Amino acid sequence: MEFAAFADRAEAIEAESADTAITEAVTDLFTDAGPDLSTLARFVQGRVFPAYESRTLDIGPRLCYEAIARAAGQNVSADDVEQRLADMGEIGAVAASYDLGGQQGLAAFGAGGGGNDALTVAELDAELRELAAVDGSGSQGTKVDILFGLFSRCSSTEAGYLARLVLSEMRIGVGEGTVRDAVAAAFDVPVEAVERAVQVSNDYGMVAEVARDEGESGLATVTLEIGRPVQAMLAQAGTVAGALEDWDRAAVEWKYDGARVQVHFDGEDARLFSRNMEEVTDPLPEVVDTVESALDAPAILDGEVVAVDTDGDPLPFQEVLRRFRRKHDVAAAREDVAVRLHAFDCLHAAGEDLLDASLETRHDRLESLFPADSDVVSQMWLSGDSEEIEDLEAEALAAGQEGIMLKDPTAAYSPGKRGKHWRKRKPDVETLDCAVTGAEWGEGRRANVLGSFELSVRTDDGYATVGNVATGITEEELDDLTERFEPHIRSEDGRDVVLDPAVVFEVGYEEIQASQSYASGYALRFPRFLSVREDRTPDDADSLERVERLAESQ
Ligand SMILES: Nc1ncnc2c1ncn2[C@@H]1O[C@H](COP(=O)(O)OP(=O)(O)OP(=O)(O)O)[C@@H](O)[C@H]1O
Repeated sequence: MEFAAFADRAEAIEAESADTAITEAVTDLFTDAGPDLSTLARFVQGRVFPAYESRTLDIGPRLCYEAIARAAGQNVSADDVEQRLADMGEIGAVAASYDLGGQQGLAAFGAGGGGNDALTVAELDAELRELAAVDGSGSQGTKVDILFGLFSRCSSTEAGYLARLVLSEMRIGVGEGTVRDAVAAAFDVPVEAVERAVQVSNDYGMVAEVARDEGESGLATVTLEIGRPVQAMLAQAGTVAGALEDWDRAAVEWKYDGARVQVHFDGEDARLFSRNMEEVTDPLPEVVDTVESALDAPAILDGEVVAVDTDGDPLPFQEVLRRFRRKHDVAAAREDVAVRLHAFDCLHAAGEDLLDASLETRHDRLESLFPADSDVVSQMWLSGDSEEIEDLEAEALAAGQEGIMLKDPTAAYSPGKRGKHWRKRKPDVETLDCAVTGAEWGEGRRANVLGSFELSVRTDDGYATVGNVATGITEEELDDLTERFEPHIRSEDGRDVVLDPAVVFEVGYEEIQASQSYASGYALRFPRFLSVREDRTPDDADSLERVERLAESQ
């Protein structure tokens, strides 16, 4: 296909606003694509390379302005192009606004073998790949030369889409969903089959070709490939209560404060990829060593790399990112900040793709890959007990981690999805300062110690209860608090104690719910004691109004 034909199709697609019309136009493009199908499936999304490749053209805007300026003629400078961009607001429109000479441009320049040298999609793709491969000193100049050669052969419509393509600003309204639906429609295969093949391969171009040439059965044979990174499965924010409502048991793991890494081991060598699929093998030699010395069969693992200090305690995640970006003097960087891998998932083991297996199965496989005494595999607890999960969260926070992950143990691995099967629970951003207006004596051995405290917020004429807190207080703290509250006991009835408001607790919680159980009309779900606000009196406690606002904003 000539690039001019693609540019016309892109223009027509861009002019459509209805999703169905856009999908139909892309479907037609794919049906007519012939040998250019895989390239067009990428171009239409503004991509030159498949999504799994971190390779880029590495063309900055300035370089593109220079190429356009040169193609536009002697009187135009890169500054002029930039100025026009400031006026027009979009590089495609700017490139299209110059007379770049179209096909005659290059002929006049003496190249291209004559006046009828239409740029084809295949040729453009090949030239852009060549451009991406240019390296070393003088590479910027060579890139401008190649790009200038391409612009010189463009009509104004072509120039607009070329500029948008090379600067990754295609934006004609075609996203991954459109391409998926169009591939399915063009080659009469189920959308789900296309989706699955894309999930494992991360390559729309290849999937489109397989759909066309081999149909549904061909798509089913697309598998994970060692060395071709998969999009990471992502998490939503969630609560313990919500997870236990949806699943019988939750798989609980520490949420490590580091950076995501995907490990690809081919049986001999390990390669590492970051969350955006960039290769980070060289900057992380100790992770490579860990994997290569432990594994003996091909595998794809998902995990988090954390930076640790000399005691093995975690350092802020910025330290890991610094290691990820380090290209030179890795050995020196390694001495400053060590990194460790916590592997938490296994996508492939010894020839078997595990994406469709349950998390529980995948985690078992993961554990079986490493020696029993290895601490690489992140521990996973299965629990249906909210208190047990809260204790795990407290342990994770005490160990300097970010919180916990709650995962559906029965769920498959869904690449690129931010679904409900993985939920992250970080410590509460909001806390409440509550006046303590009551308490309860403990039982048995702790009958003389207060064990639970009634929390209240301020109202116009006093205080209204919002819950009781017992979690998060150590026995030692309870002894101190009992001593502190005794002078404020107003009355007692069995184990129940009414306190004059004198002390303010800072508490965390998962959620505020409307509730008839408490005088405020609200209840804190899973309240946790954080500290005594020594700097506040009950008059400074949070108000019912704030609770109402927080409840609304959840
Ligand atoms: N045990 C774990 N399981 C899964 N992800 C984990 C785990 N420990 C740490 N993580 C990190 O937590 C992230 C989960 O949250 P999410 O999918 O929303 O990613 P994110 O957008 O990078 O969010 P965040 O900024 O909260 O890390 C993962 O991407 C991963 O980097």
